Amino acid sequence: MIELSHVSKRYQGKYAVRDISFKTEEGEILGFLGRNGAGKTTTMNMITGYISASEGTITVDGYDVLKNPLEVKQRIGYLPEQPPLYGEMTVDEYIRFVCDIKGVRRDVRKPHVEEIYSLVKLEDVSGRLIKNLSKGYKQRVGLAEALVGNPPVIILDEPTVGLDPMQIVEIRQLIKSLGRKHTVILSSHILSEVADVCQKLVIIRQGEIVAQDTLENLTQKVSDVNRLQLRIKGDKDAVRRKILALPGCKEVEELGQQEPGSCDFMAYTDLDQDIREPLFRAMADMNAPILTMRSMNLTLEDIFMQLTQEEGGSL
Ligand SMILES: Nc1ncnc2c1ncn2[C@@H]1O[C@H](COP(=O)(O)OP(=O)(O)OP(=O)(O)O)[C@@H](O)[C@H]1O
Repeated sequence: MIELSHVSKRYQGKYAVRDISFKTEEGEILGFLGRNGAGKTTTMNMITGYISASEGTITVDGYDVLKNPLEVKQRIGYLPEQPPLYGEMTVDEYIRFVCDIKGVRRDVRKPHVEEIYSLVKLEDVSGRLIKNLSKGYKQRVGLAEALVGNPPVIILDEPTVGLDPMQIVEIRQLIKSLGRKHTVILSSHILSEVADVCQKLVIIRQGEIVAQDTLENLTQKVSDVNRLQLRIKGDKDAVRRKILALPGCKEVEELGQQEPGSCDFMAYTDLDQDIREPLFRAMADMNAPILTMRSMNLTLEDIFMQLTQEEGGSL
């Protein structure tokens, strides 16, 4: 649906974005994740055609952003980081204005706007001046604007910045529901947001992509072992030896005693080995009850920290 191929943007000879390529499939929610200044807004602005790329090509639904700007703009609804709203207009007046400039047919306008209002929950404030709305409601007006004309692609640049926790939950819920009908690109520096909402991640550092994959695959790639945290009752040396003898187990670390008569361990296994069932049987054989068994996969936060450090690596 959206495809970037070797795209760069230079300002005064300095790269803001360098040689990035990625694509999204129809109906996918893609998270574009990076720290402040990483190049997220620059990339969003190039996809929407607001600024041009210095090198590379961008297509939306097969149309080149530079060669077919009108076709591309017709297919994209964009919510910039700071939506440029007219504060002196009421919500209704503003959305009517947006319908005019997007050329929404008058005979379908009423049900279309009603549907959008109900989706973004704007019904109660439709007659109010935009300048008097809270930040959360202004954000909804921006989203409503992006949805006018029902574009297949929705681009959201840091859509939850400045919202309170309740509003954040609501906007995320809304973004998830958009994913059913639209292809969505969501830029964010908030890890939990991207993990919660997106199926695929592109992580950018200093203008360059350092990883792109599903969350599941990224987690697997960063970690070269599986970790299993255990609390087991019984003789700690015998238990440790027994776990270590299981096929695929590489190392067993003792973490000390947290409960009387038991010992905590961290077992490290090969990535493709799941030792939970054999472990259960082995411990049952030696009458050593397992009190706790927990897979300790890396969190997205761990991955993000590893990948976005200035000297960090790439995947
Ligand atoms: N018009 C411009 N002229 C010169 N440099 C620019 C311009 N726009 C962006 N940059 C630089 O490009 C880099 C990427 O900026 P960009 O705004 O895309 O980052 P971002 O990831 O969106 O960050 P933030 O979350 O803070 O908005 C930054 O170093 C920024 O200073």
